[in-house]
Amino acid sequence: MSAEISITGVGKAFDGRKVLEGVTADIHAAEFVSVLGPSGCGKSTLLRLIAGLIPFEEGAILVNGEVVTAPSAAMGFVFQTSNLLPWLNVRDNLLLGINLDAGAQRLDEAALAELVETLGLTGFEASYPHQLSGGMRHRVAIGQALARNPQILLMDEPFGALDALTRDRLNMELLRLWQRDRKTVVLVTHSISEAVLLSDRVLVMSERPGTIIEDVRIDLPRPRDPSVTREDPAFGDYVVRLSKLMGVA
Ligand SMILES: Nc1ncnc2c1ncn2[C@@H]1O[C@H](COP(=O)(O)OP(=O)(O)OP(=O)(O)O)[C@@H](O)[C@H]1O
Repeated sequence: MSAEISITGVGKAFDGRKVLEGVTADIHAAEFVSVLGPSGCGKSTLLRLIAGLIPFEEGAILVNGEVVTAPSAAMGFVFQTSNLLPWLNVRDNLLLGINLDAGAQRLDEAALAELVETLGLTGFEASYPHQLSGGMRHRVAIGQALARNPQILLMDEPFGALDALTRDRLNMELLRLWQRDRKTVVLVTHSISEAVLLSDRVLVMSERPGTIIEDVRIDLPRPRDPSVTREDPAFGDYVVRLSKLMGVA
């Protein structure tokens, strides 16, 4: 099977300082892959390179066989902090990306209502960001990326700033969405248990300059439910193994 995202020997430096070195990985269609690594090892940089938001100097990144040179509609990006516009309501924030891109496919009312329902935001279409909880704002941000129906979803610590309970709920929603639509997901996270819970594979990176030191396949049954999966002894084994690789156990 050919890789949907193919990363070969990628290096990146900022101001002469190497951030990434020799990063190589293949990510296949419909896979859920998480990236774990110490702070500052270049995880966000790697995601931005895949997204075509910044150029790479060494190696190559191909998406669907094409070298990445600029952002494309095939990829949706969810950032660390939700980037909602405060003066737009939920509905208009969800449609923002589509409205800004003349070439984007429009979303009809039925599809928009379905998206709002999927995100658990029914009844809040006319609310403004300051009227929403943190978790709801994150759901709108994920919805912004989903509205364009990208084949690939790149997520940079989307739940980092949330409390454990909200994070759990959003993880469940993300799992449900992924199980339904089978998009390719690349998720940068600091949470080892989140990575194990959600992923098919976890890529572990070294200290800066970051490179992939381990590619761990997570063979836990799906569909996964956080409360059930966390009770599986194999889940604990993966968490211990990854913690050791990360030097935190
Ligand atoms: N645009 C930029 N210009 C200069 N340096 C940058 C830029 N973007 C990132 N860096 C540097 O590259 C390194 C890696 O940053 P990056 O955000 O990719 O790491 P990270 O692994 O995602 O970190 P964290 O886990 O703390 O979010 C850091 O030292 C950062 O200061």
